Amino acid sequence: MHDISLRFRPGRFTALVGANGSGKSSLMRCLIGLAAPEAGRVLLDGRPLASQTRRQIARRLAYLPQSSICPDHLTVGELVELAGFARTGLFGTVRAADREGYREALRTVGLAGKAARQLSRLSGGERQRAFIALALAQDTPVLLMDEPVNHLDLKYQYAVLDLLRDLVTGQGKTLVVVLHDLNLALAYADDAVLLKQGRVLAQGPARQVLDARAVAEGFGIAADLRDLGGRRLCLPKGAQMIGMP
Ligand SMILES: Nc1ncnc2c1ncn2[C@@H]1O[C@H](COP(=O)(O)OP(=O)(O)OP(=O)(O)O)[C@@H](O)[C@H]1O
Repeated sequence: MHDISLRFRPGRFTALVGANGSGKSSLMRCLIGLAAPEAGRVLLDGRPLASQTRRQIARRLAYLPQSSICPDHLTVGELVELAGFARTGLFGTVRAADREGYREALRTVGLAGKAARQLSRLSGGERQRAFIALALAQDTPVLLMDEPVNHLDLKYQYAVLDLLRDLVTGQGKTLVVVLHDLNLALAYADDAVLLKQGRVLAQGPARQVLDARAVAEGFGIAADLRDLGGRRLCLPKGAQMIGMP
């Protein structure tokens, strides 16, 4: 990653977009402190991330990785209860309000009826929704999500993004989401950051960043950008790939 200077603000939904291997997940990992930048620094609430403990970070920031691993025998309910770990520690007492928060997170992702189900017995999309519930249940002011709608059917893609949009607009959360679908980025994000080969190609309001030139430069594909019913749509011209290696 090179020459990256970004600020993510409360009450803004930022889409991180770019081709495979452009550095989206690497940037996410720097933002959460799982990888250290070779130069420069990451600030959380104005303080260097590197000077904060894992627990301090976890109280402020929830992270949904691109792929999540955990013991298969864990149930959905047990997974979501891990959300309290940053506050209670390993043997802390779970408050009634926390339990209600966990149930609410499960209801939100449509898994309230599957709290007792082992993760190994979920479909790919259900499993993804369980991990989304874990991130939501942490109730942090900052949410970083790497491809949250991956594996989700159409209804849940929109349900999850509607919910994230509400959390940003209604509660002023800071949201950074990796999205591959530019139409979802255009529909939901305030801002977009377009990465290419570890650098920021463009950043700013999503509709300004995601124009035909950016799509061509960022993804090597020609696309039409059209306005329809108040929405901006990106229509790739599949047969006219440009600049493909
Ligand atoms: N642990 C690692 N060690 C070395 N190189 C890595 C590591 N993880 C990723 N990379 C490399 O860094 C570059 C960016 O990878 P990254 O996973 O951040 O891309 P991405 O934009 O998230 O891609 P995708 O859309 O495929 O998920 C790639 O060239 C990748 O091969």
